Amino acid sequence: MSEAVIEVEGLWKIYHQLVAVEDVHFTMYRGEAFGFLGPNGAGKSTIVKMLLGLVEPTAGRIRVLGEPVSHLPTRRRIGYLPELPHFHRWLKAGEFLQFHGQLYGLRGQQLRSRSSEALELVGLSGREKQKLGTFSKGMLQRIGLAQALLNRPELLILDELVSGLDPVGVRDMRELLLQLKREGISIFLNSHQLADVEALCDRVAIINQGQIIKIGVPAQLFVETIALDIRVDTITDELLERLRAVTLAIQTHPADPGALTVEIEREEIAADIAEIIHQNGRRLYLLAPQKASLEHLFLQTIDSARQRAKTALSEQLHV
Ligand SMILES: Nc1ncnc2c1ncn2[C@@H]1O[C@H](COP(=O)(O)OP(=O)(O)OP(=O)(O)O)[C@@H](O)[C@H]1O
Repeated sequence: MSEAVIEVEGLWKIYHQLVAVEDVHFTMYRGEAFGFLGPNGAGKSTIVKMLLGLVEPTAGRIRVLGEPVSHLPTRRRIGYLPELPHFHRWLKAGEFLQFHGQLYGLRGQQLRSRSSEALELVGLSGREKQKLGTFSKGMLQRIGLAQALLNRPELLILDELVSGLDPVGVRDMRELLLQLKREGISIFLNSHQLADVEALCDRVAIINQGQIIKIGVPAQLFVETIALDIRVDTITDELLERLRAVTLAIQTHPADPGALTVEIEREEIAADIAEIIHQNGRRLYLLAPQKASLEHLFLQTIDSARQRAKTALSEQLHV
């Protein structure tokens, strides 16, 4: 298996009473374009900020490029384009890159050549002397990306890259990212647009209400699967771990602590699930198939009362 560039285990973020990120696990490999797909408020930006060391996790373990996020030399190998970057509109494009290059520790000739290289990559060569205040949205996205490429990153982290672009701008930006991927850069992309992740990503994690509800290749994300409602006496970490091995997706229901919804590929796996629950010493009260596909499950979860459920869970945790 190829080298992991991001490893996340048991990651939680609780803001006061609000559970923004709940027990997230995933691994992204070198050379991959990996997407987080979820609605507004799902917890995507919070996870990105934890990957970058900008937000402290409440619990969990993160390694980026093999190191903890506190490791500064490793942070220099990452490029980051935030969701709503605030550009210095009075700066010329060249000055903007000089400023950010200096923050990366670049100086002199090296900084000048990296700036030209980044401008060329994003198709803005010759615009060095133009003020950012006169840039279109598409050009601002590009200069933001140039800033993220100044340090020739191994890992590029993009939070909602294509917001505010017209269809041509979206297509150009996707093509640019595919080119960067071909050049060997690993790309982590947050998005609430299915089309973005489908066009760019090798694998996608669907996230809702702070939980990853499925990870897979985009083409298989919404194929018809079997959803099962399960009820047991107590859900333990060990039980969840064992169920992860046989299911495509697991969702807990914070407002209903004994309940789980899982996605399975084939009917026979329901029998395996019952066996795992018994082997774990848990009592099984309900194991019932839903008619819904994963997409339906996803939309259902989006519609559910997110804040109420999260508040209930955080009260149980006494955090
Ligand atoms: N600093 C903070 N303090 C309190 N709550 C926060 C803070 N940052 C984020 N949240 C909350 O955490 C939840 C997840 O927010 P987050 O920004 O991570 O979602 P997102 O998936 O990135 O959404 P979007 O697509 O709208 O950017 C939201 O309910 C948000 O209000």
